[in-house]
Amino acid sequence: MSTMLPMQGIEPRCLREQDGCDLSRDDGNVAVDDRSIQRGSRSTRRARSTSHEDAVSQKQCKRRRPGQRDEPRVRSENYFRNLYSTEPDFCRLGSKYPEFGNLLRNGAHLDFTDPAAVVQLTKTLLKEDFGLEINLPANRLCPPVPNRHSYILWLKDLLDSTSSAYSQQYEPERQVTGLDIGTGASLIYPLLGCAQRPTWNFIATDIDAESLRSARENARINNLEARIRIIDRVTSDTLIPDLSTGPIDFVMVNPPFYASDTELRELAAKKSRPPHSACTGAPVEMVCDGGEVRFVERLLNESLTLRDRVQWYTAMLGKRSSIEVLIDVLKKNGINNFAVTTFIQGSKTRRWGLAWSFLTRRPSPVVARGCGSFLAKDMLPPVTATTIYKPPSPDHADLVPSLERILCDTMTSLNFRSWTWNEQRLRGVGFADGNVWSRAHRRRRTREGTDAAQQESAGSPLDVANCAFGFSISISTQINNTAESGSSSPAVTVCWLQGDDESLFESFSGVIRRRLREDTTRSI
Ligand SMILES: C[S@@+](CC[C@H](N)C(=O)[O-])C[C@H]1O[C@@H](n2cnc3c(N)ncnc32)[C@H](O)[C@@H]1O
Repeated sequence: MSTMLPMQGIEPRCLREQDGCDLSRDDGNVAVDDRSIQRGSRSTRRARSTSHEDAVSQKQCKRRRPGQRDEPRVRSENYFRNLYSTEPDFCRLGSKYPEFGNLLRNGAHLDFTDPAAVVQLTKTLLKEDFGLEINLPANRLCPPVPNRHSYILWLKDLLDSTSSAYSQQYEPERQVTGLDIGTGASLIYPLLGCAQRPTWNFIATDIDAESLRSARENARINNLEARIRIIDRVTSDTLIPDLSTGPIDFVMVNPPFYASDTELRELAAKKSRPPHSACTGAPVEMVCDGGEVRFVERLLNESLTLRDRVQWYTAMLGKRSSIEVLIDVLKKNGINNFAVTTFIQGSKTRRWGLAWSFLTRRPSPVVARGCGSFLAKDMLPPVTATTIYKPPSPDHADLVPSLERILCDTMTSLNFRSWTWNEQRLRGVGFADGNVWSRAHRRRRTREGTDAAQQESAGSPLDVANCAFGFSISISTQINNTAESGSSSPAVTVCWLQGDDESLFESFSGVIRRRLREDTTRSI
C-alpha cells in the first residue's frame, strides 16, 4: 500500500512543485517530465483566469464545508494518519489565517509562482495541522508539508512494526531517538516527528550555516530545544556523527538531488518554461557530488561499519532508478532486511522511501513493500505476513473460540522458547531457536524425552532477540459486505517478526495452515 496523498484541484500544484524547483523527481526520467508539462498548462490556465473560473472557485469555497477537518482537534494517531487524505480547504484556512487569506485570489486560489505564497502555505499548514511555528529564510528550500509528513508516517509504521516489544502497534512509552541528516533551514522532520510523538527526540545535522541558524531558531520558537539537538557538520565529516551518546533508532535523510550545478541548470533549461519562481532551494541544498545515489551510498557504507548501532537507516529518493541501484547495493552486501515504499502526491509526483537494518526484526508488509507494483517483484524485500486461514463459506464468527483453542493447543505442544497469547487482541507471539515444528525435531524430542527439552530451554535465560525465528499469529474478524448485513467471519494471519531465514516463516505458516484446515473441518 502506498502512502497516498490524493491531492487534486487547487492544492497539488504547490505540493508537487514546492520542493526544490520541481525538477523531475520521479520514476526515472530526469528530463522534462509530465509534471512540468502539467504545470505549464495549469499555469497557462491560471494566467487566463476567467470570470467563469472565479465563479467556480467561489462556488467551491461555499460548497466546501469547513467540516472535513473541524475543530476541536484531537491530535491522535488517526488524526495524523488521515491529515492529507483530503485536500486542505484553502477557503477555511484563508478565513482562519488572514496572512494566508490575504494571498488567496478570489478567496480560494494561491499563486504558486509567488515564493511568499508558497512559504505562507507551509507555515499555515504547520500551524493548523501540527500547532508548529516556523521561520524560513527566503533563500532556502521551503518544504511541502504533505510530502514530508508522509515520510514521518512511514517511519512511525516502520518503528511500530519492529519494536523490541514485538507489539506491532504504537507504544506511547517507547523512547525513540532519530537522526535527521541535512535537516535544512526548516528543521521540518524533527518538528513533525516531535509534534506527533511526545517520546521522540532528534539529533539534526547540516553543513550550511544559514540553515543551521534558522533550524536552531525553529527549535527555539517551538520550545523543542530540549528534544532536538542540532549539530554543525562539514562536507568531509561522516554523515552519521559520533554515536557515543547512545543508540539511534532511525536515521533519515532527504539528500541533495542533483549531481552538479550543471545538471541542475541543464534540467532547468530543458523545462518548458523558465524555472519556477517559487524555487527557494540554494545550491548547497540541491546539489552534491554524485547526487542522491552517491549521498545514500555514503550512508550505506557508514552503516556497514555501524551496523546495529542504528536500528533503521532510511532515505527519501526522487527517482526509481536511484532506488533500483541502491537495492542492488543492499543485496550485494547481504542486507535482506529492507523496506521500500512510495510517497505519492496528486497523480504524478512520486518519491521513494528506502530503509534497511542489520537487526532481524521484520517490518509489516505495508511498510516493507509499500511501493506496490511500482517495482519489479524481484527487487522487493521478502513477504512478511500471510493469511493462513479463512473459513470456506462466510458467516463463521462462531469459529473464533475453536480457532483460538486449536492455535493455543498447537503452539503449546511445540518446543518454542516462548509463546504468549493475548485474549483481548486474539494475538499470540512466539519465538523458536529453529524449526521446532518439523517432524524430525518432534521425533527427536520424543526420543530424548520432554524433560530434556524443557531443561534445554530453561537452562539459558530468555533472550528472544537472538532467536532464529519470531512470529505473531492473530485472528481478525472481517465483516462480509457482500453477505447479509452484520455477518462476519474470522481470518488467521501469521506475521514474520524476527529472523533471517525466510524458509522458516514459510514452513511454519504452511504447517499451521494445514493444522487449522484439518481441525476446523471437524468443527464446521
Ligand atoms: C534537499 S535538502 C533537505 C532539507 C530538509 N531536510 C527537507 O527535507 O526539506 C538537503 C540538505 O542536506 C544538507 N547537506 C548537504 N550535504 C550534507 C552533509 N554532508 N551533511 C549534512 N547535511 C548535508 C543541505 O545543506 C540541505 O539542508
